[in-house]
Amino acid sequence: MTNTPETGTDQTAAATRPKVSVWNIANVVTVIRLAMVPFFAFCLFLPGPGWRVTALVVFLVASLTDLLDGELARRYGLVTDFGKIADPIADKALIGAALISLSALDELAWWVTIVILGRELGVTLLRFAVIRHGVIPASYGGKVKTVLQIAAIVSYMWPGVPEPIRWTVMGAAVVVTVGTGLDYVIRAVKLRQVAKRARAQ
Ligand SMILES: O=P(O)(O)OC[C@H](O)CO
Repeated sequence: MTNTPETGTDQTAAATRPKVSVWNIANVVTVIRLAMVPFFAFCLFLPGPGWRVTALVVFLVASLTDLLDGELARRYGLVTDFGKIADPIADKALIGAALISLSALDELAWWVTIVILGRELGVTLLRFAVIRHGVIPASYGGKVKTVLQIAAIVSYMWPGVPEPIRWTVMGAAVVVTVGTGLDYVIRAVKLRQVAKRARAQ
């Protein structure tokens, strides 16, 4: 989860806080999650149930670090702009690697992967496009979306989960992914308007 409760509009408050090192424990956990992504994908492509279980465990551990970095940042005041940007990117890399691998292995329809990754890429580009006006942190809906995506991916990786359950959870993940993507577009437009108004004053 993102390691900030801030909105893009409270930058003034952020500016008055003491400087936090980029290499704090919360950001290190985020970077470790990113480093786990290639290992996870590698395990997923190796044959045999043992490697599948290893991939599942790596995925679950990486997903748990998603909760951990946000909690550490909030609890110990380690919120940084790097964390606000790197945390969603690390999440997207993990989810993206899982979806692409499952589709390449013919276990998940490609259209699901394309729709979800299209939204994730779009939101990342949107964040960079408006970054001069402020950072758009992960919303509550964005966090729910990530949990749904993780649950859906686990249901596809966990042996023996009935197909209707997989489809239902993945369907919910797709709907919330697209819905929250649209919500970020609205947030970006508002952020731009607020910044423009502030400049005009
Ligand atoms: O929906 P996003 O892009 O804000 O991403 C949400 C994060 O992955 C939550 O950890």
